[in-house]
Amino acid sequence: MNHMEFLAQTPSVDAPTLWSFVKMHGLENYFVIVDRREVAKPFDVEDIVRICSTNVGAGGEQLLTIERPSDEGRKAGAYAQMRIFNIDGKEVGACGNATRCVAYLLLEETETEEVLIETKSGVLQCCGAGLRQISVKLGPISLDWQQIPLSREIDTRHVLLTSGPLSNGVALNIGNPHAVFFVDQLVVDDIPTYAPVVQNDPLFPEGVNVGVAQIVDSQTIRLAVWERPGILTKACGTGACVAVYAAKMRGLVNSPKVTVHLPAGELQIELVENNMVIMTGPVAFCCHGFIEGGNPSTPVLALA
Ligand SMILES: N[C@@H](CCC[C@H](N)C(=O)O)C(=O)O
Repeated sequence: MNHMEFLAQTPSVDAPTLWSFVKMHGLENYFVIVDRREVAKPFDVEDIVRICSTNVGAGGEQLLTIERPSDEGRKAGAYAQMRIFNIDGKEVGACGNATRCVAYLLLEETETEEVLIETKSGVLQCCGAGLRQISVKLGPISLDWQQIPLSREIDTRHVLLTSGPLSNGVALNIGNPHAVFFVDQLVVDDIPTYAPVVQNDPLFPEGVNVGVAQIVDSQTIRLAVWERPGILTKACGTGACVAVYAAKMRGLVNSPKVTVHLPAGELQIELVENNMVIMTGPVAFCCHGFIEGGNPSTPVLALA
C-alpha cells in the first residue's frame, strides 16, 4: 500500500470519526497531511489545533489538506488542491516545505514526473528532482505593500522597524507575508527574544514571518525564520525564497542559484523570470496513523 492509498482508506471500526493521516517533514518542518477529496466537511479550528498538537494529536507545524481542485484550478490543469493551516487553525496562502511533501505524495499517486497543485496563492508546478528531492516553482514575489499586506504605504525595500539586531528589513509576499532582515552573525537561539516584536507590529495586519539572514558568500546564505503564529521552525521554504530574492535585490548575492542553510539542512533556490523562484529540497516520512475526530471525550472502539 502506498501513502496515498493509506490516506484514502476508511478504518474498519465503528468509531464516530477516525481521520487517516500521513506525517511528513521537509527539513524537519513537519506536517500532518489528510486527504479530504471525498469528504466535503472542512475541519474546524478546534480540530486543526488538536490534530497539530503533539500532546493529543499527531503533532505538526501545519495541517495540510488535500482537496479537489476548484473549477478555476482544474481549468489551469491542477490535479489537486492543497490547503495549509497553521497550528492556531488559521489558513495561510503558501508553504514551501509543505508543497514539496504533498507534491511527493501526488507524484507517487499519479506516477508522473510533474504535478500541478492548486493553492490559495496559485497553481504550483512541482516535479521530482532526484531521490526524495522535489522542485517547486513558487511566486511571483511581490513588494507591493497592499499585497504583502501592510497597514500603510511604506518603502518595502527598507522597513524601518528595529528589534534586537534587526533593522532595515525587506517586506515581501510569496503567497504569504515575510519580512527579511540581514545580520552580521546569525544566532538562531536568540531569535525568540526579538522577532515577536516585528511579527506583531501593527504594520502587518495579518502578522508576518520574520526571516533572519546572514550572508556567507555571494551564493550562500544562512537563515532562520520566526514563523507565524510564533514558532521557530527548523526550515522555512518560502522564507528561503524571499531571503534570496531580497539578498539579490540588495546586491548581497550575485548568483541566480543560491544555497540556503537552515537549521535542519539546505535548500537550493534559483531566481527565474517574472519574479518566480524554483526551490529544490528533500522530503521525508515520519509515520502514518489515525486521529480520533469529533468530540475527543466520546468513547471509540480501539483499532483491531
Ligand atoms: N514553513 C513554511 C511556511 C508556513 C506558513 C507560515 N507559518 C505562515 O504563516 O505564512 C514554508 O516552508 O514556507
